[in-house]
Amino acid sequence: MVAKGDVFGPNQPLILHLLDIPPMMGVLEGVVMELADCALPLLHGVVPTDDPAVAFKDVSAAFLVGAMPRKQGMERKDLLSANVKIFKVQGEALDKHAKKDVKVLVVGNPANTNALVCSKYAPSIPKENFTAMTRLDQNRAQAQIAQKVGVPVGNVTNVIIWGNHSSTQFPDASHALVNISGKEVKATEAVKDDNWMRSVSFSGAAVIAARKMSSAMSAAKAACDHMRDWFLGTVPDKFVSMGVISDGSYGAPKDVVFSFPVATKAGKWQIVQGLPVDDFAKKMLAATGKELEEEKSEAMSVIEA
Ligand SMILES: NC(=O)C1=CN([C@@H]2O[C@H](COP(=O)(O)OP(=O)(O)OC[C@H]3O[C@@H](n4cnc5c(N)ncnc54)[C@H](O)[C@@H]3O)[C@@H](O)[C@H]2O)C=CC1
Ligand SMILES: O=C([O-])CC(=O)C(=O)O
Repeated sequence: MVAKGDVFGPNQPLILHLLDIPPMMGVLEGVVMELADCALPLLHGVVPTDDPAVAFKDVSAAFLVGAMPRKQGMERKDLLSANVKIFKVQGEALDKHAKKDVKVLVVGNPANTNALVCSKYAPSIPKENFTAMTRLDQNRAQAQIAQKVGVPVGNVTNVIIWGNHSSTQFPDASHALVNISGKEVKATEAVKDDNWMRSVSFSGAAVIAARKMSSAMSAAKAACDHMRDWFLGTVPDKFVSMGVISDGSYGAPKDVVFSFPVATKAGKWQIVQGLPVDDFAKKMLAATGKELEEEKSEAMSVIEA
């Protein structure tokens, strides 16, 4: 998707740096062969490597997907002790070798806390440049609302995912809009079922139960959506959800990577301010914020142990 122009546009040539661990180098060679066989005009080079220093050398964008996935019955935070050290190493390598304006998307779970750790170990790169992926949750929510209302998924916008990419996240459709026959209406009016709106679960666990593996295709698409919007900008008056460093907006704890509604322009994101938040939403935001603070202190104790 990246190499065929879905992220940086149809006129932007690129070089892909592909990082994996030493036992996977043979498999990675196969990926390199397939990329060549795809005959992608925008792909001007591929650098397969097991060395983070080579992988992150002068990169402008980093998709951090290399991490252990959870199995059925696990919570994403169960991956913390296995994965958090990867993001320390990758943060240090980004700090030393990447461009100072590199934009980083963390996909590996627990994504929010891994993004925070990565940023902590890359002090020469602005904290705003480290983000975590909640776009898959947003896309899942939009798809389910579109199906319920009976419109194409592109007609549903402004769904918000607040907080952690975990079971405490708060998927909030109260500001969502649905375009029905050219007229934009509130999703709550289009669905006309408040209980359904509040009870829909946008979790990856159902996919893991069916596939015995994490979401892959939809996660890749969401990563591309996230980076495209960050690099190329969001549509005016519309917002998307991204895990970003919290400034305390909407009462969220500061200095955790918290998913907010953001609008992007000229390569910068801004938290959309002033949206009304009711008591139910406040309670949900507090719960997911608390979990992120707990994950942060657990991550630091794993790293410092
Ligand atoms: N934020 C989100 O919405 C989503 C997050 N995920 C997460 O993404 C991560 C990857 O999931 P899958 O691709 O399904 O797993 P996978 O097991 O299929 O692939 C992981 C790859 O990362 C590599 N890897 C492991 N340690 C590494 C290291 N230190 N450096 C570089 N590469 C390394 C592995 O060798 C493997 O090739 C998991 O943590 C999963 O939970 C997956 C889907 C959605
Ligand atoms: O559920 C998982 O472990 C993988 C993931 O993050 C998702 O699909 O949202």
